[in-house]
Amino acid sequence: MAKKALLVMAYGTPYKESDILPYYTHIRHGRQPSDEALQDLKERYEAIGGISPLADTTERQARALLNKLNEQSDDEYELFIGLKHIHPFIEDAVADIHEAGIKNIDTIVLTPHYSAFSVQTYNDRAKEEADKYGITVKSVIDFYRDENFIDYWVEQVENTLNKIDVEEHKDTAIIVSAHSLPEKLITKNNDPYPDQLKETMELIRARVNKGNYHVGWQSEGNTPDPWLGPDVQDLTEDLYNKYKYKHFVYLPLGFVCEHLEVLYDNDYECKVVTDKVGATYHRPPMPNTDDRFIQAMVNEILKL
Ligand SMILES: CC1=C(CCC(=O)O)c2cc3nc(cc4[nH]c(cc5[nH]c(cc1n2)c(C)c5CCC(=O)O)c(CCC(=O)O)c4C)C(CCC(=O)O)=C3C
Ligand SMILES: [Fe+2]
Repeated sequence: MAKKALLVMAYGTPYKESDILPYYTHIRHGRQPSDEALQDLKERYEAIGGISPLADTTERQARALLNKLNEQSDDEYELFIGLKHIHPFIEDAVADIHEAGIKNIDTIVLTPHYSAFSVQTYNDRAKEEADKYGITVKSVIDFYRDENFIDYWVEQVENTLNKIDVEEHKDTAIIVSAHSLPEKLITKNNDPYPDQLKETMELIRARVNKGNYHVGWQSEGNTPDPWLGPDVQDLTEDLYNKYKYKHFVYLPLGFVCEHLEVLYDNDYECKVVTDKVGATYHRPPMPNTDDRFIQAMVNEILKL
């Protein structure tokens, strides 16, 4: 039985209001945001209750993952959390692993789809730091295909459709989405990210072929270059104009818990549009610490 480190990596979120500026600056590669952009972000956090539930949820997801993994693995894992944009940073976690005298790390990023921009940058940061200490790193690349993960979302679609009159299923849009990325990042790397989202949608649709599925992208940044679209808000409006859907069901499949993008960009911004056109807004609960979601990640770690 070998001792291993489980390094759970996630985006990170401000712990308190005064963290917002350094956090946002870190996201912008060290360039401070304008006062206006900072104010805008502060107001979005304000609108979801001051700070995001993300820090707490990441911690709970990581603990649930550790426990399930230790039940099912022959190795004994110790948990470390490493964040992309706030402490404990990925590098801090790897340094702690070194301090603990552990020589092997298995890593996973709390997002189901791979992209060079997201998952690969996390993995590279972990590897680069681990190399300094001669620590071996193995990384999960993605986990959206796992049947447990699909099971979770199939159940959410079924539960949501059960609340909608059967007659109106034909008037229901099911919008699957993930975080948008600049188009050039995707084409340059021939990145599988958009296809992985579509594949996730097809895996769900193969199990619940009701309603009308559409792919959207959300939460794009305000930079001049084009981002993957259609944006979920515009898509909602266009779909309403075309099909007069009565119900809109949002499945932000690229995310794993309720945080700013889901609570604000879906629950507030998309709802502004559904309210405007007089359609009903639905957004089932995110995976959080659901057993099937955690099992999907365990399965990928056990395959490393
Ligand atoms: C792919 C992706 C994921 C999913 C994968 C993963 O999880 O890694 C993700 C998750 C998240 N993004 C988050 C927050 C933010 N992301 C921003 C900005 C950006 N995100 C980007 C991409 C992604 N982001 C990009 C290309 C930018 C533009 C700047 C740049 O090129 O880097 C900004 C700046 C302001 C704004 O644009 O809103 C904020 C505040 C939070 C925390 C929410 C909370 O606190 O509850 C989470 C989970
Ligand atoms: Fe982001």
